[in-house]
Amino acid sequence: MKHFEANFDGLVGPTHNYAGLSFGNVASLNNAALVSNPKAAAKQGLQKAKALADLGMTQGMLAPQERPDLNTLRRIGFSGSDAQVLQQAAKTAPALLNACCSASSMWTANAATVSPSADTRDGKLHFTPANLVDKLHRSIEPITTGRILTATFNDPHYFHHHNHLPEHNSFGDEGAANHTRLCQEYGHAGVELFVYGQEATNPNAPRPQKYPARQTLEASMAIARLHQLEEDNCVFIQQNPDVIDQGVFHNDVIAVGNQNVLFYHEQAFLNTQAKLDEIRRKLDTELFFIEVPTAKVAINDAVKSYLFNTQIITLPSGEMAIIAPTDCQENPAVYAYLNELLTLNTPIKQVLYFDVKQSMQNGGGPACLRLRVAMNEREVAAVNQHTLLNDALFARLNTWVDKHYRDRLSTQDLADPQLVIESRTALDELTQIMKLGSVYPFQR
Ligand SMILES: NCCC[C@H](NC(=O)CCC(=O)O)C(=O)O
Repeated sequence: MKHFEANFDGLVGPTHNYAGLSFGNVASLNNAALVSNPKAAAKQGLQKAKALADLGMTQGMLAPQERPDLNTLRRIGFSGSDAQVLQQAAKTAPALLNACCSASSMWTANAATVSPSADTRDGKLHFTPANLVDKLHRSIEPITTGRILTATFNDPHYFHHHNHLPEHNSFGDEGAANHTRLCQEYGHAGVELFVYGQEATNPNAPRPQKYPARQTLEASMAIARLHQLEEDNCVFIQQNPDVIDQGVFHNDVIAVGNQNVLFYHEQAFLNTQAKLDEIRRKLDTELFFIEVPTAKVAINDAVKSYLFNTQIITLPSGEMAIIAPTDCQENPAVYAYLNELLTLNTPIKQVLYFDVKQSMQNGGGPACLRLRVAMNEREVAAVNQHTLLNDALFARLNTWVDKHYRDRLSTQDLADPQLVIESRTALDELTQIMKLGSVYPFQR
């Protein structure tokens, strides 16, 4: 049977904006209050996804969330009509209104952790939505994320959906952004790497001093248990707390893996050599550990360019390609490194650059925009086919974006009651295009 790694990209929602909501994420803070372009953001994401589909990759799309999140605003005491709720929140608690308006579900690397059926004891594909408790604006995502994932991977014979972990800092979970899988072939059992920022229940363990560590070891271990993984197929690695303090808020800002390749920065992890040895012991295949030294790429350049927030994909030819943001071309040290990488004897043979600047300005690169789901052909056939990107869906979604999205949005605009109507009209139509059923609070 054939096996693939599919990418499910988050469709950017109609409220994409720059509110500076993510302490510890340098781009989000630096670009706070910039005027965004939701239409361009959605189209940049669609272009990138379509390019992968055109390369022969299996590519899906995940629907965005309902924002402004009026349910949450009402839950915290704002009342009256929708317009009154927005008006009161804008006047008395603008930061809370901003948190309820983010299009942050577009970064589907944080939607969930996924374990392919080749790794799990029951032979099903497992999904656990991330609770994202570290950030208020993201902590309101997991319930709807679970509904969207269930509507997308909608056959219980193949797909096992879990609830998100308990909503407490001890279980801070940011999904696949802190999870990589190494394997020989996608359909063979692999080693799942869980990278965590801190041990919540051990006060003596190392942790960052300045910025939050969003993922805990306790959360990663809970996911491994839920997903029925064997101990021999898991490696738990601590992220270097010093790089978290330099803006590396997720592991996918400093490392990325694909099949037998792990591409990472010299300073990415703690106890690097011991952990690489553990991977070698647990995965009996030729492995390429591509370590980028600080002397060639400083942490600051990695964070600015998102060199590691790239996708490494295996093309149908068997060669690997890197999908990078154009920001990597604009950074001389990073561009030089990527050109050099192609001359090294690794499976990576080409680099393709994409403009995803609307997302980058909020700290989300190509890898943040996608959730990886390794599947066999039967599982691909069991996916809701209306979520898989082909020429027809691409054309339809572009027309849909043109019809419903604004090309300018400031944080002041978030209190505009018209934005609620626009967003709901768009999403209602989208659930019909993608045959998702009633996944949004306003539809239930
Ligand atoms: N994987 C990339 C995630 C980026 C995301 N940024 C944000 O939510 C920024 C939103 C804002 O500032 O408006 C985050 O930090 O979780």
